[in-house]
Amino acid sequence: MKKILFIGAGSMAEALINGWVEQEVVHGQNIYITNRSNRDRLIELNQKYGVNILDETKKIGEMDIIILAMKPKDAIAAMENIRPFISGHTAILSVLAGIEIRTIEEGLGSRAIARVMPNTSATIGMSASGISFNEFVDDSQKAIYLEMLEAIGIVIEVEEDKLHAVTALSGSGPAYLYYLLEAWESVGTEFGLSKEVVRQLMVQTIAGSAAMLKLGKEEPNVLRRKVTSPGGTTEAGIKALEKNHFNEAIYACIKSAESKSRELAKVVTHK
Ligand SMILES: NC(=O)C1=CN([C@@H]2O[C@H](COP(=O)(O)OP(=O)(O)OC[C@H]3O[C@@H](n4cnc5c(N)ncnc54)[C@H](OP(=O)(O)O)[C@@H]3O)[C@@H](O)[C@H]2O)C=CC1
Ligand SMILES: O=C(O)[C@@H]1CCC=N1
Repeated sequence: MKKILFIGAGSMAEALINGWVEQEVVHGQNIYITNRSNRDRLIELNQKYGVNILDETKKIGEMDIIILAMKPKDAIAAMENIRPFISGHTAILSVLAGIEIRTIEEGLGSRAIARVMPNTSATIGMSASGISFNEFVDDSQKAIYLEMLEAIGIVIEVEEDKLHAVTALSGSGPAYLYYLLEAWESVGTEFGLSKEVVRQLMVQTIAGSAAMLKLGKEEPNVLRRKVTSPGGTTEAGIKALEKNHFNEAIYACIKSAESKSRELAKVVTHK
């Protein structure tokens, strides 16, 4: 069984660990974790998932896959710390938003590097992930990554440059939906419904709509029209969305996130 080391033990690392351990793709005993300073966090994950806390840097050389899971701003320092200990056979999987493969090649040397953009729904096996590889990742290694990521959701290979868009859409996507739910709960309670009732109604509405779309039988605009009775409530609601620049707001949201991802790529200067 391959040994996997997470450099960074935050939200995304936990989502992946939880997904892989739950789906029995990787056993906790084959996962190692480390972070910058928060020892309590490492102990928490060790107790929850049976993962190992990396106690000696020399063990880095025994790892088959190292997953870069720190914030993008911490990537250079983290790579400098681990570089002396990595062995030639170790493959790198980065979940860092923005940071390009060539930056990781500069930080860790020319070796097999995959860049993936998952989302936190990996926790329950429902991630939507985009992935790109450098030329050192061979077919058998690709197959391993795809199998690992398919176990926790769907994964789609894209050109590396398109990972900025994937990040803006599905990487950040869960947050947009949670934000939408917060707004629905706020307005729903103004009408005297309890927050719990609004949540039950709207979570089911999201799940039902997603399931209809997943069938792939009808386009979103066709499904939308079926809900929209002429002169009815939906029409009134959609008109209000249009009046309040719904499309502009969505475009601005995704474009800002995409630009931010490109900006994160630039925080690191290339040699
Ligand atoms: N959260 C999300 O939904 C998603 C996040 N990502 C990407 O995942 C990465 C991690 O995000 P997230 O989990 O939210 O971040 P968190 O802030 O939750 O976790 C960051 C972790 O990195 C550790 N860390 C910082 N510097 C170093 C270092 N030099 N060496 C080792 N560990 C270090 C921190 O340790 P300590 O606490 O000790 O400082 C902490 O454990 C980001 O690059 C983000 O772009 C990708 C997809 C989705
Ligand atoms: O907000 C972020 O930067 C990360 C990347 C995608 C989701 N969270």
